[in-house]
Amino acid sequence: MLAVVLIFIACVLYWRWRRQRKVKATEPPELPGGWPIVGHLLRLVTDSCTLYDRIDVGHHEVTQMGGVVRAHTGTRTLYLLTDPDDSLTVATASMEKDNFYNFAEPWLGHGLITAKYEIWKHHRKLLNPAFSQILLDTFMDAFNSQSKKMVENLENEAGKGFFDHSIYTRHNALETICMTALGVDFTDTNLNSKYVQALEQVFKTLYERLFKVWLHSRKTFAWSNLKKKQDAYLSILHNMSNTVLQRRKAEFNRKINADTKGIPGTKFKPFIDLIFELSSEKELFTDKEIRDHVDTILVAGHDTTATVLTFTMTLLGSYPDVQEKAFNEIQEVLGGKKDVEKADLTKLVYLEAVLKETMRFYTIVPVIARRLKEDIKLKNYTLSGHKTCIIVLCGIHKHPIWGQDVNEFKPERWLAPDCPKAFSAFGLGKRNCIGKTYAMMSMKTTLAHVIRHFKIEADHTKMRVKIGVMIKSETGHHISIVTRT
Ligand code: HEM
Repeated sequence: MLAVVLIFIACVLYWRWRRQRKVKATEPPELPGGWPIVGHLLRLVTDSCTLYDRIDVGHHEVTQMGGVVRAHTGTRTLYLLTDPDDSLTVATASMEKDNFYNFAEPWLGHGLITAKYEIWKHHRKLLNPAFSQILLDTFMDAFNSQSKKMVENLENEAGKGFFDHSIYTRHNALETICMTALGVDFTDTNLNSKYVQALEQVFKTLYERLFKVWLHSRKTFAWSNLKKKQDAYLSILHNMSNTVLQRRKAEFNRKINADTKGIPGTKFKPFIDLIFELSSEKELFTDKEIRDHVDTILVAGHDTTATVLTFTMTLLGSYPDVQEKAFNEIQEVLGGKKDVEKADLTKLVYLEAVLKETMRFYTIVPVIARRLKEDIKLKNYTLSGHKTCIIVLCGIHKHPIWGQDVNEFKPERWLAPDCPKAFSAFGLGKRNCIGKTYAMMSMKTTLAHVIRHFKIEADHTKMRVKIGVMIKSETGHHISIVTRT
């Protein structure tokens, strides 16, 4: 027994000595609490609510250590960053996603989120025009009609006490993205619900794999029950994207919109048509690549905006003074008009501040990861190439640069001339969110309609937040609403 203990101690000492010997003087400091062999992994292995709490504490620790630290999982070195300037330096210099994103490859293939740098560079350039302001402006009718539909549906809950409004925001956002970006009317609630449920399960399998290090290898994963489970849910998601694609392609081929007028009864040309055009005229996308982009846009274009809207409504209900200010601004800008016009969006300055503050307060994509191709020099350290860099977006949003009131929900900060320029909810650098303007336009329109019609009550302190690929509420987002008279 003694021999086993001695051998174990010797192994630990050898391991520490080897690691320390390898570290260059310019490397950032090591995060405390690492264990031999497993490194800092044990700090992350817990349930998804506790993990959110730990990350919420952990990012302060990183900031206190200078905003850049080194951590380990097994033989792998990870850099963790919360310093806003250094994070931007890394995101700008390194546009290659980390291998962690490969876990989503069976689902999203080479869509923009998961694509390797060489494919991404080419495809992003081709797809950027689909998200131009001129095209997005044509979506205003759809944003308005979808917002009015949401108000109509929410009316059923008015005056009836607390309910989970995330169900409404998710279904509505999924319909909106199908309509605007993919040009398909997807109001079939049965299919819509099936997709939302399967998506939740796929997120769970991705999250589970992340913490089961023995399933990181493709080979071990291939034999696991987790893969079988994932495949079953993926077939539901792919079935949906195939359905969307077939419906739209049939319309495209029938030349219904040959004069680029978009789907009948609407004035816009959906994003998918640009892809069809590029693939039929110039053969720039294969069928598989088109499916990958559809899958990516379907998820990235609805789950994000729905989650932000859900958190925003909860916060508005928790801060009645903020809600009243937003309501007054909406009344002033819209007057007696039924719909929000594109020119109104720029005038809804306080509403924009509310949205940005919500995304700072609850950063729904809390971290992003990059693979460093080469050494990167930061303000105080040099990161070594071929390592993983985790940019902690929620840490950037709670950095002391925001001031003493960093932990308060205060939309007014966005109206101050000295407001820090470190807003990172849509990612950083050139590989940031392609849908950020779409997201702001659709969320502002929805909120303008909702706040105008209902007074919301909520208590965000009762909400337990969990972390998955995105953050969500574990306990449901409960609000109550009454119709304004
Ligand atoms: C409030 C809503 C949204 C938030 C907070 C958000 C956040 C983000 C973040 C943080 C990234 C970077 C991910 C990374 O670096 O790993 C990203 C990328 C992306 N987002 Fe969004 N997003 C939102 C809405 C949307 C919408 C509406 C769409 C599409 C219509 C969209 C499509 C994408 C795509 C395709 C990428 C990958 C971009 C690339 O790598 O070139 N997002 N988003």
